[in-house]
Amino acid sequence: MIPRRTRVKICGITRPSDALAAAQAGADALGLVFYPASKRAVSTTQAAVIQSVTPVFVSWVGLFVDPEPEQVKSVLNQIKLDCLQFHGDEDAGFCESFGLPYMKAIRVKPGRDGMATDPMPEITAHPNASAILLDAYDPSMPGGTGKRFDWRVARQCVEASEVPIVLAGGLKASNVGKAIRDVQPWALDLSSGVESEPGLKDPALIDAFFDEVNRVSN
Ligand SMILES: O=C(O)c1ccccc1N[C@@H]1O[C@H](COP(=O)(O)O)[C@@H](O)[C@H]1O
Repeated sequence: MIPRRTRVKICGITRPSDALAAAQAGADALGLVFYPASKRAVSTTQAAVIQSVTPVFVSWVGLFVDPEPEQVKSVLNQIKLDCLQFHGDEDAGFCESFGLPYMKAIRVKPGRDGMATDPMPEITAHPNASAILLDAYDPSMPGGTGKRFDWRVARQCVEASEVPIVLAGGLKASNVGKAIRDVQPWALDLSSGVESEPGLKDPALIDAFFDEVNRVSN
């Protein structure tokens, strides 16, 4: 499925002003990180304040990394989320157990021969996912690292997968045009590429990113 306009999720929102800047620029979805080790982690209290200032028609995605079920349920009891993003080693049964649409992140590992490993077996293990997110593998952190992976692998997954593919990992204004042209993903997800420092978005970088997405998509 080739989108006429590539959707964009901005992840790791920690401040109301950043949510507003992303919504004004045209973000389709905003991500709230509920992974305590991340510099972008928010409490449900912070998340509720951020959501309260954001205009309608922006989807909310809650990001978790190998959470206990109780953590996810507790967040869902306190704030409204449209989609769950699982960025660890969660299996399909776990991801489906909350009754919400979910996006499964798969981190593309470099293989021994220098070629990236094939994510398709992991993708097909999540046939009921609403989307599969492909991100770079970094042994030190499960995501939000600003690192890229081999986009040729992402293109192969877009062609082979029945589930929409979201491209992530090191996206920024200077490379998003090539990402859209080469990979043709359903959507893009990014955090570091629109930040002045981890957790703090920069409205000028957000605008530059969307300018480029709009230029290439139209
Ligand atoms: O943003 C984080 O801090 C984070 C922490 C743990 C797992 C995933 C995280 N973010 C996701 O990582 C990718 C790529 O981010 P980046 O653009 O390379 O910084 C993205 O999908 C974020 O949702």
